[in-house]
Amino acid sequence: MTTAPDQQPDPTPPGDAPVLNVGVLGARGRMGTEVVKAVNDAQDLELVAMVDEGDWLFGLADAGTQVVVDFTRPDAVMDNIRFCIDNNIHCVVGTTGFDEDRLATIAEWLAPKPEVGVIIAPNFGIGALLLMKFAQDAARFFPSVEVVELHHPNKVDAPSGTAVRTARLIAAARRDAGMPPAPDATTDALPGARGADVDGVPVHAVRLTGLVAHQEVLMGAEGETLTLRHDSYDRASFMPGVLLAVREIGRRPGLTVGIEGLLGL
Ligand SMILES: NC(=O)C1=CN([C@@H]2O[C@H](COP(=O)(O)OP(=O)(O)OC[C@H]3O[C@@H](n4cnc5c(N)ncnc54)[C@H](O)[C@@H]3O)[C@@H](O)[C@H]2O)C=CC1
Ligand SMILES: O=C(O)C1=N[C@H](C(=O)O)C[C@H](O)C1
Repeated sequence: MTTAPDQQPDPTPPGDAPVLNVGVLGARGRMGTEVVKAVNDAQDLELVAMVDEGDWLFGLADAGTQVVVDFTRPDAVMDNIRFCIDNNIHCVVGTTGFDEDRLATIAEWLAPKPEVGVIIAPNFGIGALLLMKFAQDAARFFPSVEVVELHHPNKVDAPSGTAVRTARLIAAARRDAGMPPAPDATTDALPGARGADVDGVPVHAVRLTGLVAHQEVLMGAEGETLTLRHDSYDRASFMPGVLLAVREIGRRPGLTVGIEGLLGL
């Protein structure tokens, strides 16, 4: 059985066991700051490089970085991943903005480097991952389904990477079950009123001061609804998943999307 990472004791290296050298990209950002703290607090990890916009990427290689954690921006992350792969550095990526084309490009970059790992996860929060799984399981029982994601107003992308992945997983489950499109009689709507269409699933994005990261999946059948909701109130909620990926990536060369497999989900 796989135990949730926040229930596991933080492994302390016995005696002189080597620590893992970690570099953080986007180190001055909201998530980067939290990762720096989490790595500094972990006895088996050594923070060797903090890099942000305008800094020299070679600082990562020069510092002997073995694993990079990237929380930057969708428009910057591909160059960062390319650099890491070229320099034989494993890369744990939380930055959003990945589509099939981007994933295929990364797989091509990795082909001549079979020992290097890249983990790309739209969400490292255990509760958020469970919500995605529950939504996938429930999707085939409800004719109607919509996703609402709610975030802080400084977020640059919409809908969130998590919401896009959730909608795609739900859509795949519905397809596998042979379900027809959700009923919707709308013929007259203001642009955006019905949300973004992600594989046939409407996804609505809310930006509100006071929020961090939240998601609801609403499902409806005749006479009943089911609402699944997850709330990240603090960015610390993502850290057990990030640290798990950092510790595991050396054993997972190639491209991994999502950390569900690392958790046995
Ligand atoms: N996978 C997950 O669990 C989570 C993912 N995210 C995603 O992480 C990303 C970052 O989110 P936040 O930390 O809130 O954003 P932020 O804007 O606070 O931080 C981004 C940081 O990256 C830096 N940066 C920009 N371009 C760079 C470059 N080329 N090289 C190095 N640093 C660069 C910025 O200066 C900034 O300090 C977003 O895509 C967000 O959606 C956020 C929370 C959780
Ligand atoms: O920008 C954020 O804050 C978050 N981004 C990720 C996403 O887009 O899914 C993960 C989480 O929702 C927080």
